[in-house]
Amino acid sequence: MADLKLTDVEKTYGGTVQVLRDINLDIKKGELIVFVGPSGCGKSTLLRMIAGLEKITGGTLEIDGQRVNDVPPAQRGIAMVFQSYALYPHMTVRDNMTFALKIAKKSQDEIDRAVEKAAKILQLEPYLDRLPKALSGGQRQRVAIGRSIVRDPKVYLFDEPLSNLDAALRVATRIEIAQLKESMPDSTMIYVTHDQVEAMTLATRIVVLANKGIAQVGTPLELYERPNGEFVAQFIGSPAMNLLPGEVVETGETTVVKMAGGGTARSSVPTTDGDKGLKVNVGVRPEDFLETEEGAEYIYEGKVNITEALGEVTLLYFQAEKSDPVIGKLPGIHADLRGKTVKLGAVPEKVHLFSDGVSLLYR
Ligand SMILES: Nc1ncnc2c1ncn2[C@@H]1O[C@H](COP(=O)(O)OP(=O)(O)OP(=O)(O)O)[C@@H](O)[C@H]1O
Repeated sequence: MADLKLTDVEKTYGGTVQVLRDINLDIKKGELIVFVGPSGCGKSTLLRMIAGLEKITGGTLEIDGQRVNDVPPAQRGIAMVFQSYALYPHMTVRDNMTFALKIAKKSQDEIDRAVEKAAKILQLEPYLDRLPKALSGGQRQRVAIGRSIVRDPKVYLFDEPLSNLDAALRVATRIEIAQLKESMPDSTMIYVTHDQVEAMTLATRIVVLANKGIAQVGTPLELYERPNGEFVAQFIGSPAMNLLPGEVVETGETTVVKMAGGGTARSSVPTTDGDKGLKVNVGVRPEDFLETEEGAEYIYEGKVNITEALGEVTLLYFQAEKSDPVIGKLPGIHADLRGKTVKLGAVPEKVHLFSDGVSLLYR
């Protein structure tokens, strides 16, 4: 299994349309890297460049220290699993899985062993003689994954492999992929998804792509707890982090911010004397808001416009004049808060500070 290194990688279509630039990334053997980002940010393009299906127009891609920019896809030792399973409809599961090995003129013995191993990992043993049309969507996706496992690739690439599955099957197949990764701890995997939960649960590290480049790379919890700017702060986590304007009035280990809307925020993000008067956005995740007692200090005060009781939590949508609504997420059922004015606070450790879009932790 392999290390991957991308250095100053860029992609320009037709010589003029640049879609990616300055992509620098070190992927270690055994990692499961997830690419996330808004639609059109270049996730699939980057994956396809790694696979060799798309030309790299600048920079270098190395696999195990070897430059592979001009190496054809079949010789890169990479297997790609697509969202459309692309199985051959007239071939059995076994034949679908062994097709590439037959083309590569592997011995029957080798082919049998590879299929046996993949079928076992993916629990496909009962289905080996069936045609794809006699399988469920989740089983077909497992066959598509099996087809890559038998080739014993250096790197697995997954392009939204679960997006065609219904909600329950997505969860089940997500857990299978996590188990698959555990059963092959040395395999390197890169995974593109739109799904926050997939990214948070599967990734060893998440790469957030935006504005043609990498916004931040980190473990799921690093991105959740220490986003480097407002973009990542609002992209990771759902509903998105609230951003509320204010001005720094006290600096030090704890920073005190006077909120434009009237409250006071305390943050454990440290500041220095020079920061006094700094205009900031105070960031609080919906789940980090706490309802405050009457008379106590609060960060935000607003009238609850809509409540959504999800069972274990209630989402509170506050009226906001111009911006997106401020959202709170309180444990339990609080339908009674609709139409009421509520004051919310948060512990200083959960209060983020941004200036000009950048986290004060990363200045
Ligand atoms: N052949 C092409 N010529 C010109 N531009 C292209 C071409 N293929 C893709 N693009 C552009 O490159 C950008 C990145 O596309 P890509 O499919 O990689 O995005 P993505 O992040 O995977 O999007 P999504 O999340 O919607 O699947 C898009 O703006 C797209 O319009």
